Amino acid sequence: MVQHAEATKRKYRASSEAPPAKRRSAVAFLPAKKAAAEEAQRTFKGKAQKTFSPNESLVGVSGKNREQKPCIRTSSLFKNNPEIPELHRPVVKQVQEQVFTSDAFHKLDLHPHLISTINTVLNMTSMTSVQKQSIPVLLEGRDALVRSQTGSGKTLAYCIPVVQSLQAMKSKIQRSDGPYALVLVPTRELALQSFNTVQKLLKPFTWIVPGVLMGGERKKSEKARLRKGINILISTPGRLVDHIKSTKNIHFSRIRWLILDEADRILDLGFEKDITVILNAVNAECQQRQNVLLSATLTEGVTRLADISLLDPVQISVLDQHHGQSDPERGTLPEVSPLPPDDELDSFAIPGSLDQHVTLVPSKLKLVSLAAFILQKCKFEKDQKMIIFFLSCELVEFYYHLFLRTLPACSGAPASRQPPSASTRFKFLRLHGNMEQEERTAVFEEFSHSKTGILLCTDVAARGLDLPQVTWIVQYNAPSSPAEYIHRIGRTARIGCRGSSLLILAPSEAEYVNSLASHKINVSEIHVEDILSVLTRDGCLKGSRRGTQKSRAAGPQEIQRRATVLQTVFEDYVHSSERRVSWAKKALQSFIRAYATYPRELKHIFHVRSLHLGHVAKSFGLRDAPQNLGVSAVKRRKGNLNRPDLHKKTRGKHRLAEILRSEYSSGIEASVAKVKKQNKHAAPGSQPCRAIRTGRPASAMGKQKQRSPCNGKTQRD
Ligand SMILES: Nc1ncnc2c1ncn2[C@@H]1O[C@H](COP(=O)(O)OP(=O)(O)OP(=O)(O)O)[C@@H](O)[C@H]1O
Repeated sequence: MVQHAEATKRKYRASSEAPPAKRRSAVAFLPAKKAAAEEAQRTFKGKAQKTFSPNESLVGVSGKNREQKPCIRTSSLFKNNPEIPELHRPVVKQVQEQVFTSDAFHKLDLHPHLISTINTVLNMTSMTSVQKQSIPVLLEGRDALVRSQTGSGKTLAYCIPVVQSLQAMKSKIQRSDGPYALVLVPTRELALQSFNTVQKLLKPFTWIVPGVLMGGERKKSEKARLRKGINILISTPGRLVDHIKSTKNIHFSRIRWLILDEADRILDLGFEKDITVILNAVNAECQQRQNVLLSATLTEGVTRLADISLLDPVQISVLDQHHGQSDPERGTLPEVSPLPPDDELDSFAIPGSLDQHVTLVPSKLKLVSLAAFILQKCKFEKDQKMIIFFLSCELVEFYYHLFLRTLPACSGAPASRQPPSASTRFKFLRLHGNMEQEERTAVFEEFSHSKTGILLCTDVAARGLDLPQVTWIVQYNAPSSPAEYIHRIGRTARIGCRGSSLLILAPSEAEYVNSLASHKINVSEIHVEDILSVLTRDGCLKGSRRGTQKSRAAGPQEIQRRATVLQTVFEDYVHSSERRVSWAKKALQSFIRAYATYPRELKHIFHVRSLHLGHVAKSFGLRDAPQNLGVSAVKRRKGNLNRPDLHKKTRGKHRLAEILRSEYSSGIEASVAKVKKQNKHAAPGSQPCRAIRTGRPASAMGKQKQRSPCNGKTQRD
């Protein structure tokens, strides 16, 4: 039974009108000695604004940059913050899966060359649980719904049977035959990743040609490749639909396999219509094929999609014995089982080697806390590789540039002349849907192959991406669903490795921990002051203020002082030109827009009304809340939220559809009309896709709950 955290009973929600009385604020919470308290009084409480000289704020941060500038007023970070509720986190038993089995691939009835490729090219010997269960079932010719945790080896679970079956075909496959297997994945990076895996497996079977279609690439060259022939075709749904409509060279008469990888994401992104078009096109030319649906999370949408696209499927779910599911040590094949009961749908398996943390941080302290965390991991610890998730592309761009220009300098050298050690420690990268495909691919490759680095990204990187050796996942903004949470943290602790995650919540968002607990997700708390305390280790942030060694001890006042120095670095940077101020304001606006689009079931936790604009502005390095922004963006949004009917029709929906398409889909068309139409077609009562398997033409999925980008996902621009 999940206990409800005391956080739910908090009496105060931060509001711009009335800052709360603190019960446990970042200041009050720190155990200060009397003398230190006096200093704190001087430092932070005497006045809301603390004046720093440029030398003080930048000493050690940019040794060369000591020219005189006007004094900078940095308002107190530690005053008037909302209380941080005590987090009596509910302890729940997480669903666990055993990743590896002791069974070797050579136990399977596979072509010897395929086995030796797995062993020597992929360097793998033992199967994972999901592979052990899936491969024999798929080799038997059955349809399957495969669910297992993130990073458990699902890609090979379908790639190996596909390659095995195609190389064994009696009449040898010709390139000009066209596709025998169609693999649909939600994102371009995932398409590339799956393509790479298939390509490796095909090394001994050179007559079988794999190919990838994804948005952002020249359609003309894709058409040329299609004309030459692709036998294993990997694509994002949007791009494939585009080719189906406009390319004559695409035929599906020989399709033997249809794979839907990351099926929940495909649905979440509103690709129902595209999937329908694809299934209709395939079905029109071939009836006999195997269908496989894979997902790390079994959401309602996935089971519905399975229900309508799989024929008499085997359900493979790698839960441990505690949950009474299949036993990976069992030699027999899993029984055909009905789709899982509802309560199981709500729980997600999480790698046992993943330590999950949460921290409650007042908005004013959010920027310095994230920066302190990055400093701690990348400056004081070795070989750290971190992914930080944000709500929108603008946020990624903003924080990427802000950190890039400021944090490396904290290593004691100007950003432009970083010593190699600093540039390696603070290797910032970013990934989001507004980037050119070429750059996205380059970043993906670079981060994949790097031992260290900090990748700032949107949820475009949340699903399916296999980025080895990631040690930390930081969620600067909470995800819009538990499934998204699982996928984000699933970028670490893959395939049995250890990993950690940190979710940063505002005090008003503390109840989100309960929401996670109700899905059997356990997080332990790290206090914000523990995160900030690393700043006292950083000589570069000590400032030039005179003081005895004692008063410089790592006490709470010193932590606060250094946090303020760091905040000043950010504010200096942002306020160094009008252009940067307006850039920060735009990022703030993007945050508010995105924040307003959390799904309805989370609105009681994430509501724009809970945001203190002035405090949030601080986390963008802005010294004051932008006036016009407060009125236009927030009030308008509030109005919409009060009028769900209006909300449905806002331009945001259209913009959102465009954005999501640009992030995840073909990259050819960002058609708003298309999404509109899609929603219309997918109305309840329309023809279910089961018809597809029986040869009738399919319209959009009948019972499919509308998870169009606007109501299922949020405005993540
Ligand atoms: N049998 C194996 N032995 C060792 N490593 C493996 C094995 N199978 C897969 N891997 C590796 O594990 C990593 C994760 O695999 P994969 O990306 O297929 O996981 P996944 O279950 O699809 O994850 P997600 O749900 O996040 O997409 C990859 O780097 C892959 O090469």
